[in-house]
Amino acid sequence: MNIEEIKIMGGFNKFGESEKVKELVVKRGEIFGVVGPTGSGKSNLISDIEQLAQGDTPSNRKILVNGNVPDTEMRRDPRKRRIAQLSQNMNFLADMTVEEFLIMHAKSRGMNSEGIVDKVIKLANNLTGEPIEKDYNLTILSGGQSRSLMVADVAVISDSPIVLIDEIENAGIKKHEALELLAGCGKIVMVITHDPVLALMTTRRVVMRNGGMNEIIETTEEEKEVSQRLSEIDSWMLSMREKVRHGEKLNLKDIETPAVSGN
Ligand SMILES: Nc1ncnc2c1ncn2[C@@H]1O[C@H](COP(=O)(O)OP(=O)(O)OP(=O)(O)O)[C@@H](O)[C@H]1O
Repeated sequence: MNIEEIKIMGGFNKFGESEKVKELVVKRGEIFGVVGPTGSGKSNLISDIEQLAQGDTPSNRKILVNGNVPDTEMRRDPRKRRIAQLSQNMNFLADMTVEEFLIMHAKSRGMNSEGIVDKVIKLANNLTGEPIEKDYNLTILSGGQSRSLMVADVAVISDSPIVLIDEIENAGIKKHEALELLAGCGKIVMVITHDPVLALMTTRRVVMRNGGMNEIIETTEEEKEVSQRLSEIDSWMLSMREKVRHGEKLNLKDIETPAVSGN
């Protein structure tokens, strides 16, 4: 079944009041943001989607897939739910090489693994400043390398049409490119973030308050431009981090940022 959209039917906030946003539809290829202060219910919203809640969680929300209540099998079996989750605390635990893992994953999805390893690694290496080699053991990957590989793996191999991302701001990867890659593969991407680079590259964002969906903000063209500029600053910070990591010295010339002034 192709998942074209998910619909979140509003329930109640922490105080038992009806959510201001009664209905929220997110479509394939869309990047949707979730923002709000600590404790406002961001993770809870993502968790309702992950579980395909049907009025059976504290918020009483209901999640429809392509306008319908998903069947029980899809709700009960995590493999059938086809929802991928990424967070900055995730790491690989398996004792195998990157190549072995990717081949195994591709095979388990019934894909022809030829060329897959190189494709995933190439995409992952576009997201991290520290190139991954296919004979690296998964357990020695740095945080940034792990997250890059996870994003590329979800984009190419995993058939999960819904990707839920919980705060990847400090994941040490090119976040802008990572989201673009996932959305470009026709996935529904929902991202919890307070990082303007990510929040402003979404098409819309829901503002959470007291456990409820309070407001939906459409991203303006100007905000998208701001996001683009911030992303350039971000890549530049990442490149300086790499220089420091590799024992290079920085000088004042390194902090001249043509991207900021837009020249
Ligand atoms: N609609 C709701 N009804 C009842 N309880 C809720 C609701 N939304 C959130 N909660 C509860 O409120 C607490 C905080 O919610 P949550 O962890 O989702 O917030 P958060 O915005 O993700 O916070 P943080 O930014 O600190 O991670 C949790 O215990 C959660 O179960």
